[in-house]
Amino acid sequence: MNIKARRSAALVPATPAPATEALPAVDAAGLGQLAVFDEPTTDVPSGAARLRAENISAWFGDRKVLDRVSLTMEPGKVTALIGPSGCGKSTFLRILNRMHEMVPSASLAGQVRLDGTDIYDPSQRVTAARRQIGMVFQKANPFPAMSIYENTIAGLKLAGIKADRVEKDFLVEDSLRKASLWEEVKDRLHQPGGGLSGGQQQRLCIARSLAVSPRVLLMDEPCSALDPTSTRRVEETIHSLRGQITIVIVTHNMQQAARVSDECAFFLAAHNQPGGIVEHGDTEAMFGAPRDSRTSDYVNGRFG
Ligand SMILES: Nc1ncnc2c1ncn2[C@@H]1O[C@H](COP(=O)(O)OP(=O)(O)OP(=O)(O)O)[C@@H](O)[C@H]1O
Repeated sequence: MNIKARRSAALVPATPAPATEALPAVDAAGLGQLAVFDEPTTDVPSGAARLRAENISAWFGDRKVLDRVSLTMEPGKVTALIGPSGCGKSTFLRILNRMHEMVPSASLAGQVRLDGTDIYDPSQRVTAARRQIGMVFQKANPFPAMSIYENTIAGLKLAGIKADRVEKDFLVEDSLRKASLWEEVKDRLHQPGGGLSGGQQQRLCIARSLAVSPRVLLMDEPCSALDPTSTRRVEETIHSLRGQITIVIVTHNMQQAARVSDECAFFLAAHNQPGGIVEHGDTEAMFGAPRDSRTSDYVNGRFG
């Protein structure tokens, strides 16, 4: 067992959101990695990274919700986290980019290695970790009054990335193309982001995350509020990002997990017990020939 001393929010303080004129005040959790940059993060590496969680345990107050979870998320692959409600998937996801520590009662033990470097090491800046490990949430959260163009590059300033007009134009188009939104919005880039449909807003949030060139993209049930057509578009976006970026997605939709992921990790928590991973492997094997009967029952809809 290799559990580190529990690290609490007090020990690893979340950096407050900077006040800027260009960006309206938002809660940090709502904006994910964007709201917590307070210093330039231009010296970080790029390209899909291997993310390795080692012996992760997590608590809210005295309540342990994850017990020694280890998982490797391979570079450029899509890993789906599946399992019934309350087994700790979102908590695990938020630990992967140091958002768990933003909850005052939260603490954790273990290590998260981004290409070998523990993002929780005291020498590592939380800002650099969140720049490299982006997050998209269940509910799309663009700045409603800000234009599509400005929404897309909202993270640049917060990340301390300087860009002139030509570079910004390129980045806006590139990010919106990667998020499969360009064709739908190219003629109205200066209209408010809040005027887009729910599915388009979610893809705008994906574009906003991509604009700061993260190496890993975490997605917490990104389609749960979307209709089937919008869901398909987001899934197509995930497909097109495969190979360029490491993706970790929490989903309750087994068909979606089967469609989009290369690998799956099945989380489970017994009654009043912390959650853990029952089985992890290739998605085809997890759905076609799971090793554990609990995995088989879950993926075949017999519980959860
Ligand atoms: N901010 C919080 N404060 C206290 N307890 C929390 C907090 N967030 C989550 N929990 C608890 O931690 C446990 C794991 O929750 P988590 O949201 O990670 O599970 P999940 O598998 O993602 O669930 P779901 O699929 O319903 O989103 C649950 O028992 C939950 O009640």
